[in-house]
Amino acid sequence: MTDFSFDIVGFDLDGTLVDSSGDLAAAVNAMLASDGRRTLTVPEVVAMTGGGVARLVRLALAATGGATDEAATRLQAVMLASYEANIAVLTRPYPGAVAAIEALRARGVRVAIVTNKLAALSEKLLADLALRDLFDTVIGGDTMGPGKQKPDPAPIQEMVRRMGGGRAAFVGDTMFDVTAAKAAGVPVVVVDFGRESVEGFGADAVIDHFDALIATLEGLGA
Ligand SMILES: O=C(O)COP(=O)(O)O
Ligand SMILES: [Mg+2]
Repeated sequence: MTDFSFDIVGFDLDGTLVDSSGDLAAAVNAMLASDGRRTLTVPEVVAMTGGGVARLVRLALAATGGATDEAATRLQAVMLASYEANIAVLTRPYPGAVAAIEALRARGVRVAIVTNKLAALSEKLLADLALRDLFDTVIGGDTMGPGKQKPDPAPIQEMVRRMGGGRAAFVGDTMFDVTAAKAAGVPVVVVDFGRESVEGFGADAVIDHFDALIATLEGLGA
């Protein structure tokens, strides 16, 4: 037990801990260009992100001429190769994110990443940004097996199991995060960094800057 309101705090990665929108959009657009398709804007790609790479590729193809199974399989490989080669060019942590996580760790809180990004790419991104040591564990979209990514509660339940149990909270940015956390019985804070309205998500709290995270979690655990 910590003297903080939670023993375990999990974070989503894309759109929550880091702004990865520029590098994701570049990889999606490299994929689309390779197939002779029009490219997408960064906000268009952001709106397609959060449900894993297969969904992102399908939505990007559907928006640019159509998504057959054959094209999705072939072009997902192109997207992933491009993304892996340029995963940390533009991607940076959101303001205050590192300080907030260090403050949690200083209180003895165990801190995890639960993302729908593939585990190997998540590990690479965190290592390239020198953030990996902030986290006790990293659970990716392929860690729990097919179909067992957020909004399924399995990866959040796995986080609690790996951390040895305790009072857990989750911090995310999309409905996938809120649905998964609620199904796992874990209070959820949503970050609203001005990209879309999150009021309808049904989160326990909304913050617009990481400076508010500690006090918000204290309020939820009180
Ligand atoms: O891969 C995605 O779609 C987004 O990943 P996230 O779960 O870290 O937001
Ligand atoms: Mg996200």
